[in-house]
Amino acid sequence: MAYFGIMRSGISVQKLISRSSIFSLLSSWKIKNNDVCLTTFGTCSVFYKSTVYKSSKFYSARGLISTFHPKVMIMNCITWEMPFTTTAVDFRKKRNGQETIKPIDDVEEIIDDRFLEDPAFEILRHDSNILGVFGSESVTIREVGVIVLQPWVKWGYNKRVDTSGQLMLEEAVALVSTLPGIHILDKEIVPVRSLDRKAIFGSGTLDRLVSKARSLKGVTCVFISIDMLKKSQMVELQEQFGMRILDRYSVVLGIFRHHALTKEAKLQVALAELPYIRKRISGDAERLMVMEREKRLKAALSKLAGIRAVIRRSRKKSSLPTVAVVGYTNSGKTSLIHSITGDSRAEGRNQLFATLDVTAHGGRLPCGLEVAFIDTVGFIQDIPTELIASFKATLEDAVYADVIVHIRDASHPDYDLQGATVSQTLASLPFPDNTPIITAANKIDLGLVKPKEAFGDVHLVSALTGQGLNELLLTIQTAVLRVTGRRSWKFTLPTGSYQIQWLRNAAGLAYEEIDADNPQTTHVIVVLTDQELAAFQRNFEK
Ligand SMILES: Nc1nc2c(ncn2[C@@H]2O[C@H](COP(=O)(O)OP(=O)(O)OP(=O)(O)O)[C@@H](O)[C@H]2O)c(=O)[nH]1
Ligand SMILES: [Mg+2]
Repeated sequence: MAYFGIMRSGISVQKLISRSSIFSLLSSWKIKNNDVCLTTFGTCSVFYKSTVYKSSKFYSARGLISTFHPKVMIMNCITWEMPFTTTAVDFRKKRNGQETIKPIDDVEEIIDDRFLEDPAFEILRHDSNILGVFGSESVTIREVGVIVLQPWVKWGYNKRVDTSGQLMLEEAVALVSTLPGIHILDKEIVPVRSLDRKAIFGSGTLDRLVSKARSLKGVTCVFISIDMLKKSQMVELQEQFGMRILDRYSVVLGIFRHHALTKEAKLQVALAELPYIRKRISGDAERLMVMEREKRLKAALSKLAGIRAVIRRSRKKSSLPTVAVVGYTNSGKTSLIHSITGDSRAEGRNQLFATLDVTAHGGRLPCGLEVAFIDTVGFIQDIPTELIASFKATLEDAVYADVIVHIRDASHPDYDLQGATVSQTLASLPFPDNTPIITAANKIDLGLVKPKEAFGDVHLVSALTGQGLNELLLTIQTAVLRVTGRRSWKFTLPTGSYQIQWLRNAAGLAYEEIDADNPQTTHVIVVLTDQELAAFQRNFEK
């Protein structure tokens, strides 16, 4: 199967005027049966927007390609109302006669993921204390009564000075609360000497905790909020408490599993749990099972990564600028995108790791330029790097963005630590050095955690009230224009002319006003790449 080229939307409207010109373009692609074609537009709606031409003159790329090449698969790859994994339509049926078109809901259909629900593997997962199961009805986690214990090193090298036991405990509680069916029956900060010893808790403390867990009605498991317990620690604690022991890794995995919607997210979560399971098994047969699963998962993910790369290239080719929004979990990334774009798919939720799928949302900068805002998975402290590593494939969309916006929670007592966690994670990703990173401190309507001056040159915004968003957008705009080599141009053109229409279609108008003294002319300001400017001049300047 081969992938074929991208047709540009908007400014190519002119080129699409004739059916024969598209046909010759398609012929030059030498498309074969079952090839995949990517288009930037899939429906006629793009063309109907044009008021200059009547809709009957225009044909959708999908319609045309399918007419001439009935057996190719066509994907709408970058229509910005959709996530990157978007609709595909399979035109496998015969061309003549009463052929029917079989829609495939998603390009992910290409991936066969039935192996994910392997009952034998389910046992390994259960034995490793990973919460939740994928599957039709089995996503819900059984009702669980839990005690949250936040170990806190009292002194010495391992004592943390960047946060407090109380804040850590609150985050731990927020983490488990995100899981459905979990009831927190007790919580406590437990002073410890070190996290590395086989016995994390001293014997007196352990006896007290065990008798508390046993005496409280309904407690079925204990969440020890450290990144990952060693196997020996886990076995020891499980024996003492006589119940399931969870750590941050297993809880975050449970949340990921619960929130994973797309096949890609599910595959990534399945990959993320393997290092955890591997550290908890001992038999050769089990190791082999994990190895085989890892191979299949990686193969499936790399297939999807290939599609993503094509989509990304197409976005670059279509010169639609991208702005990736990254940040600590629950900082307001999704809400901010919702405020800026009005896209109702980007609805914030008061949950950690609410967003697991990288999605694109179309919005406009003040200059009228359309950009795709990319929502990403949040970061969190104290989870093993293996867990984040499995999401790097999705984060690649952020890596290739033109501009990064780092959203922080200005009202959170751990503001500095959260920022540092995100910066560290970003540093581990292969960003090009020159990608601008713009920082915005969100939720200022809830009050600032430190004096305003202490925030430095960070934008202070509120996704909820809209405060500061205009200034933030202007900064984003400056960065986008610089990085993508666009400039603002002012034209004075005949009112209602095709030139104005052309510019509107090509890039959107930042400003348009009919001259008060001479209503025959209109002043417009528009942002163009050099290529767009050249195309405009070719078309209209004699
Ligand atoms: N008061 C206030 N609440 C906000 C603001 N922005 C977001 N929130 C709330 O913060 C919570 C988290 O918002 P999200 O937009 O889901 O955060 P996120 O960064 O996308 O979170 P994850 O996807 O889980 O990483 C939601 O309850 C939002 O309503 C804001 O400016 N002010
Ligand atoms: Mg989100």
